[in-house]
Amino acid sequence: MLIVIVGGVLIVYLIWHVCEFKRRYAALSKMAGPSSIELFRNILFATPGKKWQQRRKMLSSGFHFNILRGFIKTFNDVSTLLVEKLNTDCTGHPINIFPVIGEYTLYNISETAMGTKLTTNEKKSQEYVKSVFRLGEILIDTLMSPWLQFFPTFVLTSTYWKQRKLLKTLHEFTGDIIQKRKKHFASTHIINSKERLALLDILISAQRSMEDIDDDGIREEVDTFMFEGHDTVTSCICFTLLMISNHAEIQNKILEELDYIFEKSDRHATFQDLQNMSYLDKVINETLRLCPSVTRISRSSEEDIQLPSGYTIPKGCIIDLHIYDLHQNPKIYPNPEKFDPERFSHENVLNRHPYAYLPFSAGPRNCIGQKYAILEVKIIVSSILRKFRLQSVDTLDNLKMIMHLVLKPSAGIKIKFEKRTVEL
Ligand code: HEM
Repeated sequence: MLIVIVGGVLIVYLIWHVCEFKRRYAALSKMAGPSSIELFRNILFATPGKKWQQRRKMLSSGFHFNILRGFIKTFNDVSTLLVEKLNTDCTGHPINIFPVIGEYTLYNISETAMGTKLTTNEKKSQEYVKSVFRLGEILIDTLMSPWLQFFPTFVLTSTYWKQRKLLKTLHEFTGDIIQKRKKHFASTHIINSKERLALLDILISAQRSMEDIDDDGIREEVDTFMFEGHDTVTSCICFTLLMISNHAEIQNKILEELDYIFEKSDRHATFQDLQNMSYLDKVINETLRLCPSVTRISRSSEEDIQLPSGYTIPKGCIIDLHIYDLHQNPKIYPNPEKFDPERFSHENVLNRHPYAYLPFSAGPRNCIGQKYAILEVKIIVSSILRKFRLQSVDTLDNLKMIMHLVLKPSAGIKIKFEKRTVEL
């Protein structure tokens, strides 16, 4: 009898202990913010089914042709600042272009996603820039370290406290911007406004038309853009500049195209100019084949999938799709290591399976920002090439790639910029 009573008390105590632990754990998590992995799980590219469908529909209007056209001015202005920086700080000696390009793509995404210029020297902006960079690094540390994915062990590390501080900076900054933008548009129907719209404004507008998104939801999506639309584009621009610096003939052909379009003037690029950069387009495509910013994507099977080969992928299986390896398949791309923009001639593209080239993925969950990305990459790369000739320092063979959010070489990419003397 005594054993039964003691056993019963022990079981009740254990249940109470587990419940209390769960309660404290939830309270602590809320206070501290989620682990980096949970943080990223809440945003569009990692959200499951129904919530994703609703958010994707809402965000699609932000990437409408007319909205994208409005971003061209920002891309041009930021590129002008970048060229000025290269002009004063970076000519004559090799520099690692990753941090430089990364800073300016962040300016672009901040202005187009949040309607906020980070180019100012304001302390808050600078702190925000640092927090975005540092949180990206913490996410990678987390992916590589199982103990950082489990809250009770994560909370014991210094990474937890650093992340907590960084998230506070990030959330205060974006929260403040969201409130300011909401006030600014309080009495107008922003979608009909003549003002240039940021992606954030589309979300505020959706909220006002009673769509199911609260302030936290808006902040989650703004965070998505800040992370998805920054590192990916930086990697693409840096590898494009690398490949151009390594291939003098290809560089000459791009310069010919740009000099023809701009007649060697200083004017900003228009939407039509960007459409006319057909050779640069092929060079960017070939760069994204050899060096895709996103090297692999994952899906989970919701049902058994019968493959034509006879294999069955069981329900609940995680399927990794290796974009990098697909793009190196010699059956699709003979001599795959060769950099050859002509693989993207109209004729060659027509003769290839549409799923043989997937830098932006495919299907309903493909990259929502791909048109945005190509416009931005073209404006930055063409602005640089109109002013500088690129001299090869690093080559693809001597770079050691690392596991990061996107494809990245461990020691960055070094290039030498030589001022062009354009004859009029
Ligand atoms: C060269 C630049 C870029 C590359 C290579 C790229 C690549 C990708 C890929 C491969 C995916 C699919 C991930 C998956 O299937 O799991 C994706 C998704 C996504 N991308 Fe991009 N991206 C780029 C630029 C951008 C930009 C500039 C933005 C926003 C301004 C953006 C926003 C997104 C979003 C929101 C998703 C999630 C879409 C969804 O789940 O519905 N991306 N991107």
